[in-house]
Amino acid sequence: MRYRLVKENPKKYGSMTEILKIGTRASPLALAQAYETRDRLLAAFPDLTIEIVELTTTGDKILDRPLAEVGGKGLFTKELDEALADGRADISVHSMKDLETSIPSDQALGAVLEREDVRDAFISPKAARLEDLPAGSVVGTSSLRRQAQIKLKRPDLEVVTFRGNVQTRLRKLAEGQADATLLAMAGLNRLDKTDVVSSALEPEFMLPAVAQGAIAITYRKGDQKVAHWLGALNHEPTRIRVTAERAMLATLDGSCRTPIAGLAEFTPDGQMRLRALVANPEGTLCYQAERLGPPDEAEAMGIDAGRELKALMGDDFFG
Ligand SMILES: NCc1[nH]cc(CCC(=O)O)c1CC(=O)O
Repeated sequence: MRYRLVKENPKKYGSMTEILKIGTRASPLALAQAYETRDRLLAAFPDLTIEIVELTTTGDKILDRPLAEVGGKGLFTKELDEALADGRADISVHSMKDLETSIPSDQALGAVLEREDVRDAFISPKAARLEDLPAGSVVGTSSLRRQAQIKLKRPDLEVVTFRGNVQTRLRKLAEGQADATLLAMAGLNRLDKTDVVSSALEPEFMLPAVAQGAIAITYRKGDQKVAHWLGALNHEPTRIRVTAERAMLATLDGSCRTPIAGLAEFTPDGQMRLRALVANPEGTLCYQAERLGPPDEAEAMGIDAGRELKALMGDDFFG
């Protein structure tokens, strides 16, 4: 009976409005990423009706302490996870570098969007490049990965904690709370804020965070319709790269007090090159690993590099 009804009235069935609710943090960068997701969905499925559901997370509320002290990455995802679970949202849009390596068991990764610029930006009214900052200059950052790599290159600089979203950090810099700061190029590009950038730091100089510049979209496991929509948005080369990086991170199993960096890239001949780094926050110890291999072994390469770094670190690395 049901099939016959559809056959007799196919127009009615086909024009049924489908609604997709995008769950996102309410920060300007998260919203920009949610709008990008909406625009890509509408380009692929023009009949879709899309709603954006803004949520405030614990991480957005606590702005006075380094996140590593408060409890790390889950702080930015808990409220989004709950909205997905109870149906207030159908998908969650995240900066992939803020996502824990294991996603909640009731969720699946539906798409990884094409990666933005992976580099960190050096921002300073005092110097064009990090190398040019006078000795004793103060760099504001709350990222242990950036702090460690700054100290490695420039032990003569002072690093102070700088928290808050991109706009807050830029304001603190303008107020003179530091002589320079580092921010992801990806976020500045998405906020159309590249005018503040003094120079971009090449990965050889400052290895980016795992999955920096990539957007991850998760959905309720088993939601076939949503899986189909998200499948059209996935950028497979980006997904493969972050698979290698995140496998490295998961294997290394660092706490949020461990400065870790990782970047996988395709070489011109279609191979994949993974670079990974672990350091201590003081920037007095640093180990690096590199792997070159076929992209279909991305995960194995990441695990392998992670194991090597873990062995190099030893048990008392942070003791
Ligand atoms: N930890 C905050 C965060 N999460 C994602 C980005 C930027 C966008 C990205 O790297 O994908 C930022 C800001 C920054 O590090 O400057």
